[in-house]
Amino acid sequence: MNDTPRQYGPETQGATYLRGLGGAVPEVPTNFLTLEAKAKEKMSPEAWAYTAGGAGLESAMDANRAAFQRTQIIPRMLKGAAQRNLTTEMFGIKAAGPIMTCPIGVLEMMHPEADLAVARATAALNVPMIISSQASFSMEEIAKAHGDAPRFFQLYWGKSDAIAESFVKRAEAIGCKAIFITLDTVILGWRPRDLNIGYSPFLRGQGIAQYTSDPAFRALLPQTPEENPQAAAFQFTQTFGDAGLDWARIAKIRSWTKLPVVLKGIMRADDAAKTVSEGYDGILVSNHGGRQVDGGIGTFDALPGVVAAAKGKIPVMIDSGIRCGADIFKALALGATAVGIGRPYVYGLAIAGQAGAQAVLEYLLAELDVTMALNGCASPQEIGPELLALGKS
Ligand SMILES: Cc1cc2nc3c(=O)[nH]c(=O)nc-3n(C[C@H](O)[C@H](O)[C@H](O)COP(=O)(O)O)c2cc1C
Ligand SMILES: CC(C)CC(=O)C(=O)O
Repeated sequence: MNDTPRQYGPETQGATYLRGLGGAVPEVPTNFLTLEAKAKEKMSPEAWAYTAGGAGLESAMDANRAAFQRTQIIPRMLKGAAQRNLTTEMFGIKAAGPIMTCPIGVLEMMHPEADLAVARATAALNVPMIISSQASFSMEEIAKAHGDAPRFFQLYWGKSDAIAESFVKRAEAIGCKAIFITLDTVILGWRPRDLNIGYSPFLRGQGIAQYTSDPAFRALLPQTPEENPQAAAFQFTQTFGDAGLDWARIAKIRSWTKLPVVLKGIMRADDAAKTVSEGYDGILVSNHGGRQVDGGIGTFDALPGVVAAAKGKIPVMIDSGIRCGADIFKALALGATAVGIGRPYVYGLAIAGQAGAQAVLEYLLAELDVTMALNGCASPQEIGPELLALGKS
């Protein structure tokens, strides 16, 4: 790992302008809206519906953006931050900056190299990757592509504790440094874009590689997934999700692993306080990119209440709706220690595979670095609430 912090901002800008002198423009657009439009052209209608869609009227997706847009940065002059250091510690690892890739299922719909491309992109930048329970490759294959770069594992806790336990133990064995349990998807949200085309990737056997490679899952099947893929896909639909999941049940994870455990999907102060009192190691404030509870609050609006309830005892992270360096800056200013990047890197992947995902992550680090320079912040710790004009929801 390289300990010398890279100045992504000026380096990335300079290299892009220099290539422009030679007539080349970036294949991967440097702002979200252009990126999204280009990705849509590259993606199948099914991949587009699945990725871009949200729950119901998509009002929680809108709320995610509105929350960031309502709050503005009040730029600070002459503080002096000639050298910025974005390095961020998370669960014992030192990351290039305060970002990580969110777990995203079924990446094979966007690019054939799917999670392997994301593994290579994140490893190249030293950005932590959260491997999804719904990945297109097994976690062992992903780890091979990822090398010794920092990674975490996202757990979907379905009907079978045996499968959850097996996933956690496999994740520990491949060197994941924390487990993120996703709580907001105990069943699938109401997703009209997918429903209207009758498309579920999982029924077609996509995005279930963690299961088909798992001994506890395979033990439930009449034939191996290689012999009978349809039976495996059907079994997955029977196993996935459990709307009865509760605090008592997830506490079992402590007997399976010593790894830090983070709860993904905490949005309320009372749930945050319970996360602390139950002894968990972190919170990821998330509404699943607005894909689960239509009408839900934006994550950036939920963040202050969660941060206050956590009382500095455990780190609070945030995802959902983060689209640019300024969004990352605002989240850090309100007390987040890091942010998760979701759809933006998926769109980069759809456009240009590993290089595309990598470009998007590098742009986000670069834009954050530029925003820090323009506000006199030499490190993420120097980004405080005094730099924000808080909007009223
Ligand atoms: C296509 C897609 C698939 C996702 N799959 C998973 C998943 O497998 N596990 C999970 O915990 N979250 C999943 N999420 C939610 C993300 O981890 C993250 O919370 C969300 O994408 C953040 O919002 P953003 O896309 O607006 O940045 C998925 C999101 C999308 C868009
Ligand atoms: C519902 C899961 C199986 C995948 C997921 O997290 C998602 O599509 O948002």
